[in-house]
Amino acid sequence: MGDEDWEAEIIKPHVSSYVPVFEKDRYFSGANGDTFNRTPTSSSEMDDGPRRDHFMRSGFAPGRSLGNRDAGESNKREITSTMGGFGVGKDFGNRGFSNNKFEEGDRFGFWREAYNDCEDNQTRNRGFSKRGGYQDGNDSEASGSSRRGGRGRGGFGLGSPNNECEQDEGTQRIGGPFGSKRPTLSGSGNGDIYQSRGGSGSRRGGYKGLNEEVITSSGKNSWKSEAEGGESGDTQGPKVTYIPPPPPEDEDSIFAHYQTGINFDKYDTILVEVSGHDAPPAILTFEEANLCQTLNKNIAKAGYTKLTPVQKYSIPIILAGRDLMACAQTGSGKTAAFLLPILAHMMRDGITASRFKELQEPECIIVAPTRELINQIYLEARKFSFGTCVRAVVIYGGTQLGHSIRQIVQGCNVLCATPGRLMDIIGKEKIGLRQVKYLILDEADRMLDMGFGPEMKKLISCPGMPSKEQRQTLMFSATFPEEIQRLAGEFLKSNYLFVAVGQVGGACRDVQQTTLQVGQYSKREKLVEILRNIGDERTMVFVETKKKADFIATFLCQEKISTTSIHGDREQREREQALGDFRCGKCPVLVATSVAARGLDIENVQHVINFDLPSTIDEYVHRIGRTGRCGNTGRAISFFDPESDSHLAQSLVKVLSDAQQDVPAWLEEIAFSTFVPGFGGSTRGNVFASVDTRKGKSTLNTAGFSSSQTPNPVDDESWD
Ligand SMILES: Nc1ncnc2c1ncn2[C@@H]1O[C@H](COP(=O)(O)OP(=O)(O)OP(=O)(O)O)[C@@H](O)[C@H]1O
Repeated sequence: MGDEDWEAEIIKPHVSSYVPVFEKDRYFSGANGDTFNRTPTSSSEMDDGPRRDHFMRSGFAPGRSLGNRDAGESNKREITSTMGGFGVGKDFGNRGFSNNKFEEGDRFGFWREAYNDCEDNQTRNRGFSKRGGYQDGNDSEASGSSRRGGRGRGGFGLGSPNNECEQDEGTQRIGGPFGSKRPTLSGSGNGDIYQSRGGSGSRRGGYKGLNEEVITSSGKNSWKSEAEGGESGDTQGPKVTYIPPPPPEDEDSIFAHYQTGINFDKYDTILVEVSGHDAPPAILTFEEANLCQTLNKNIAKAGYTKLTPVQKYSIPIILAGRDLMACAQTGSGKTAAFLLPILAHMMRDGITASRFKELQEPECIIVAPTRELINQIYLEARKFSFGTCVRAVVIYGGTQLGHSIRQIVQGCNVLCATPGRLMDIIGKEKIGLRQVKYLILDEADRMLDMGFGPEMKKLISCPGMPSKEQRQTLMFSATFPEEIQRLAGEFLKSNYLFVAVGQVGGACRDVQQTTLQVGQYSKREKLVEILRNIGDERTMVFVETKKKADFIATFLCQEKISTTSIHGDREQREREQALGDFRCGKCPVLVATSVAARGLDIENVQHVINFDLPSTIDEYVHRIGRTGRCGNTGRAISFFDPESDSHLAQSLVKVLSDAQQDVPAWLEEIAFSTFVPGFGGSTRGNVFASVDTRKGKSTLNTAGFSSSQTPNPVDDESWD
């Protein structure tokens, strides 16, 4: 299908009920842009013009080529800035990297580039800009490049006039006249409207966003800190007013869980490697952990009867007070592996925080890269600490700062936070760090990469933060590239232990992986075909850019497939709504960017479809890990476009064969033809750090048998 056909197919009359309602003229700002008003329109007011605009702005204007992912090209663009993308003749979906150069400055530079919407998960920049929105065909999703824009300004207007207007207002001031809200979808496939309420510009656009997605050296995304001017509401940017609804308080909801799957017992056959000195032996049962009675009760209520391998090894290590870097496959229980021993310690040692203290000084800080994930970790912490005096609190971006503060002042022992919000709160002196005994980095490789690494470094050097010798630091992930392991040394005591369950960076074997060769222009058709076969089973569809997420979700709704979407340009309330609709099955299809790739534990996700493959293999591993969790089986289907995905061929072949999956001959051929001597399996070096990079001698055991001890590796010391 040519570009023209693509366009022709999109702009067809019956799209009307799925596209946003907006009219440029209904948005206006004051002369200096500091007022923003909008008048909602009704769907009946729609006509072809706006609909066409929507798609134009969404990046599907005529004459574009899709899928150019030329990193080199994008480097150039970084310098020449963000013209790329969505205008006629522009590229869509490029995977260029904006490299390691973070464009800290030039917050105002984007004004000079007005009308260039630059947004791409892949190239997320530092979060400025993404202006508001209305662009006649020049809206460029650009290309992989300079995107200073960070948050999408998105652009297509119109949100409902509710309190979000307030939070958008400030952004509009900075961000441009139109648009205000990120797209909202409520696709139900039965005529519901996939409303792209506009303007990704809103609060996150236009000024530096909260947890802003930024590009990393590896092309991976990460999120920008609110602390650097984000939503804290200090001097820059609008006030964020969203207050998330409190989670249900009844015991049934707190302990709700899904069943382990048929392969849960097979976890015991996975090889486990422990390296470092004097590792305590693994435990085989919860009883051996000798946890307090309340914790044991909570474990039972959560339906846990048997430890997973990462729990068998990590729990005694943490109980022994050791620092730990643990790597285990997706969905294998890493959260409980750190929460249980920490809570046990806190129960044993007593806690100091109380609602009557003026300054809250949590004993434990847990950080994770996304809001939804940190919220999930919080819910787990709340579950396991139920009925104890330990109080867990969660704070994350996209919500009202005052709300976060109110949560904290009521007493805070375990603080679960996204990095940006955490740094904001620390900056405001709302918490003290002197009592921190446990620091946990979940998805630690992400937390230490170019996106979050600087924040994490700031965190450990904050006044009052105990040194690494005085606190216990724990890192967990399913992937741990070697270079990130090396960085981690700065955070961990030199004698930390390293636990690898299975192969570091390997995919979960309970996920049946299929790779299909599908060209860019056949993807939608193939997607619909697959989804129709799948029926109502819960499916996550990963795409590479935020706009594409909107577009594909709109498209699926149009095809009468109930769909919602989650990505970084949606309001937090919309993100949570989308996740809720997906969790409860109202929308069995969730189109997502990488923001949903890590950690999310959603019951019954039976399928993951990589509509676009990610740029790195570890991202792939995390994405497909949204299914096949906790011993359940799942399926992952990936569309491999040789035009754009060849760089991934070798690492994909490795992941597939390591997980004992069929490797298509054509993929092997591509991998062979793109063979790079010294290949390490990822776009950023050897993803398969099959051992602790300290190269300490380690022991291989199947889970459940204690490891022997590790001889003193010569270069251990050099880590510190
Ligand atoms: N011992 C256990 N028995 C039963 N269920 C468990 C056990 N441990 C964890 N689970 C459940 O397994 C699911 C996956 O756990 P969790 O989210 O901690 O995985 P994870 O290893 O952190 O995955 P990811 O790498 O994707 O972040 C959760 O629903 C959790 O409650």
